[in-house]
Amino acid sequence: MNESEQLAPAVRSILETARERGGGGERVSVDPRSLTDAFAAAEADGRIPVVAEVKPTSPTTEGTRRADPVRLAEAMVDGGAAALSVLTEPEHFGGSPETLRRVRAAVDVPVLRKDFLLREAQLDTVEADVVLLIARFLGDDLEPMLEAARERGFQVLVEVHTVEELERALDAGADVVGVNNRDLAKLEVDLETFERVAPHAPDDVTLLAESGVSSPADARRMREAGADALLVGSAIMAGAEPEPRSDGRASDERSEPRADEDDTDAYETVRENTRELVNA
Ligand SMILES: O=C(O)c1ccccc1NCC(=O)[C@H](O)[C@H](O)COP(=O)(O)O
Repeated sequence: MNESEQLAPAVRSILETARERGGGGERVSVDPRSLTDAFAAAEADGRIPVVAEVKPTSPTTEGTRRADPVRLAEAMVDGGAAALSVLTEPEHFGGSPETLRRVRAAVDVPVLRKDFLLREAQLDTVEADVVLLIARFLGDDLEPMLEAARERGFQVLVEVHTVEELERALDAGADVVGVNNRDLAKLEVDLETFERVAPHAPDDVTLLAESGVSSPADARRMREAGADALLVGSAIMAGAEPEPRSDGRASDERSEPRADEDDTDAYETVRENTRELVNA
């Protein structure tokens, strides 16, 4: 990454904590559930392939959602999600490797580990079917990280935001690419990003539109622009209402996620949100 480029303060903070975070212990070896097979199965079933994201909070979310991640994940799969994305970043997104472990044990669809991985050792924290590598943050380390991930059995989603990053991702050997509509420099979301970048991707690349898909019309728009699949967090989580927080960050002292009866409506809403997008 070009260190001189302007990143939003929240993203600089994400990167600082990611640099400090250690790796796992033993080298991970995964027998992954196929992401492309899951997308093909959704298509065959008349559903838009959607990767639904369990996203407790984020720098652009007010408060932290305390609903049980496993019940959220089950509701998303019930609603037709082809795959899931689970945040494992703790400080800014309220995620954890343990959450991913629990979710992956509870569902049979592929699960993406959503984090800001910067070093090979960080791949060994937890098993997942897919890991995210962000071209912008990895620079020349993208290709070795991609190889290291594949050696462990992971499928790799390489995230890009520009045509230049797409070209770097392809040169590094990426075959599943996500175009992030969220500009990590400003945190602004613009669906035109996908429309601008997608035409430069070869047909044999599996292309995801990430971030900012907030309605069935957005879903159709991204599909018309060439998205093989959509990665959606906020719009699906919309019913799992966050509890307000005062400091703009996920609380370090928050209680365990709740799985009580009062949240039943939240899970039903999450199921319906997912259903609405997969049937857009
Ligand atoms: O979502 C954020 O606020 C955010 C801020 C800074 C860096 C990354 C961020 N999001 C990570 C993601 O990749 C999204 O959670 C994912 O693409 C889903 O986006 P959305 O559907 O807009 O919630």
